[in-house]
Amino acid sequence: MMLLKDILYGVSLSAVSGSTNVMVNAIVFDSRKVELDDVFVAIKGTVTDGHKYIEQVVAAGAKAIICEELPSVMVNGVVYVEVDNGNKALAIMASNYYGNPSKNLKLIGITGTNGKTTISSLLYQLFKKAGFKVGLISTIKIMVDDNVYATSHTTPDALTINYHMHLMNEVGVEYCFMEVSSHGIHQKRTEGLVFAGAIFTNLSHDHLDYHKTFAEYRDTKKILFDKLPKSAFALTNIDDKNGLVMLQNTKARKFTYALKSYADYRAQILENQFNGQLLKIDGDEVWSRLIGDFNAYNMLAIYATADLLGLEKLEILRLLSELENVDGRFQYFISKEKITAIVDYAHTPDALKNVLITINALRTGNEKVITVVGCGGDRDKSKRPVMGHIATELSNQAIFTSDNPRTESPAQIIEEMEEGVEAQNVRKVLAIENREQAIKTACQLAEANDIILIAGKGHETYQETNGVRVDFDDYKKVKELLKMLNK
Ligand SMILES: CC(=O)N[C@H]1[C@@H](OP(=O)(O)OP(=O)(O)OC[C@H]2O[C@@H](n3ccc(=O)[nH]c3=O)[C@H](O)[C@@H]2O)O[C@H](CO)[C@@H](O)[C@@H]1O[C@H](C)C(=O)N[C@@H](C)C(=O)N[C@H](CCC(=O)O)C(=O)O
Ligand SMILES: Nc1ncnc2c1ncn2[C@@H]1O[C@H](COP(=O)(O)OP(=O)(O)OP(=O)(O)O)[C@@H](O)[C@H]1O
Ligand SMILES: N[C@H](CCC[C@H](N)C(=O)O)C(=O)O
Ligand SMILES: [Mg+2]
Repeated sequence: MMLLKDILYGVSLSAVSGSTNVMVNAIVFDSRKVELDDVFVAIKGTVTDGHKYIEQVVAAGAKAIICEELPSVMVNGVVYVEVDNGNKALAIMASNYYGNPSKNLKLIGITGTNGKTTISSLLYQLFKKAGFKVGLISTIKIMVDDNVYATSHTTPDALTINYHMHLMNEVGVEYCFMEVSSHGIHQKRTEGLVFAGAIFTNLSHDHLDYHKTFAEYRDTKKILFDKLPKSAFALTNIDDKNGLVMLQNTKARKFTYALKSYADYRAQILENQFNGQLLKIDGDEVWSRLIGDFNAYNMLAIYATADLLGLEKLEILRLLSELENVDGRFQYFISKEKITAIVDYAHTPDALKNVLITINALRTGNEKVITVVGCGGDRDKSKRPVMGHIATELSNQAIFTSDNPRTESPAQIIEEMEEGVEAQNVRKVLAIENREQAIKTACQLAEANDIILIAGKGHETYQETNGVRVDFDDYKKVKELLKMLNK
């Protein structure tokens, strides 16, 4: 139980009916979860509007209602509070409720289209190896030092974020690395958090269904930097054409990293192999187990962050070389017949292109590259033909399949991918809706030394169709199938 007025500290209130000097139980933003004495926050969403459920939550025992418009009928004994923005109010309330836990952490936010999970997970690994207590909020999982928590979002809702940060405070976590998605910023899930630093990775095509224009998508990411305090650092990739945009209006200390441009932190790729690459970072050589130009950027961003957080340079370099690949990011094995099977979370055109360029650069003979790929349903449709084009242009054989069709028709999604395939590449395409069959076909077509790339789902362990998730794990599946085929 907590006083409502304390929970509302810092929220701008435009009208209040009743006294906020009352004890309330939990903060809830889903009417279906309201219990006696809770405070319900009504949010205007993309599907429905929380305001529609106000009467229902009052009947369920809610003590207070936070809304953008006071209802015409107000029940005696219930407190009604009007705020400008429900999402923003929820985030500030969640922070107050859990004792503003981000203030007690050195919180680093990572944003950009690709690389957030890789960088945040590897920073978690690196700081753990350096002996600190560390937190992680990522697409794959939430870590409160050594304790693992499941997550459903890259950047969860504000209550989930602040609850886990509170747990981090309880066990004395010092650093927290957190992915900040554009949806998260737009829905103000991160409002009120105190960041000690922010990292921008890159910006390319994704989520144009939600953000409508590329400029809006970019400007949403920029908000993370605009809101940083003066004492924080803002670290950006200036080889990306939107890198400097992120720094335009920030009050934070500005730092840049790049492979191609002049920057505060620079790296060079000296050697690239399948099992790792040799990098020169800030003048010193370091071995990275993660390969590809994109991972050179990730390693450099990690190095720069650790340096800005005060770790000793030689120690950072030593720890960098110990970092292990993140689940579902270029996760590979080599079969009995020397077929290389790679599972990668490339689900954007840029990521797919980078991974295929990396694979092609490492080919030593005339081995085939067979790519199994699909595009998510109920997500940005405009990336489908582009990914279809890239997969066929950069592989010898492409198998278009399903990747979480959600409420859409898998056949229709595949057709939209096919629209991007150039005439001379049409012969390279096979369309196999069933993902297991698609992977099986790739395994059947593969001969010794060939490379199979299974893109799009990475660490995911399910396939989602019409709201139902069925167990499915690309990595386990391809391993099992190659073994079954005795390859
Ligand atoms: C499009 C989107 O981001 N939607 C998020 C949003 O839901 P919404 O706006 O659709 O909510 P809504 O269903 O319209 O409901 C509005 C309000 O009414 C409430 N409600 C609803 C029904 C009811 O009976 N009673 C009730 O009170 C809801 O709890 C909500 O507060 O707010 C919800 C609560 O925080 C999120 O769970 C939900 O994420 C959905 C499931 C989702 O798939 N989001 C993805 C796209 C996402 O956020 N992805 C990014 C990563 C993207 C990347 O990788 O770059 C992420 O950070 O995970
Ligand atoms: N720095 C990078 N630049 C471009 N592509 C990258 C980079 N890092 C990783 N990738 C590619 O993008 C894929 C997704 O990487 P990662 O999971 O780190 O990104 P993310 O930003 O967390 O994605 P999401 O938005 O889904 O959370 C990887 O599997 C790889 O193919
Ligand atoms: N965070 C991304 C993940 C996409 C992964 C892909 N497998 C899909 O389901 O589209 C999203 O929600 O858009
Ligand atoms: Mg991620």
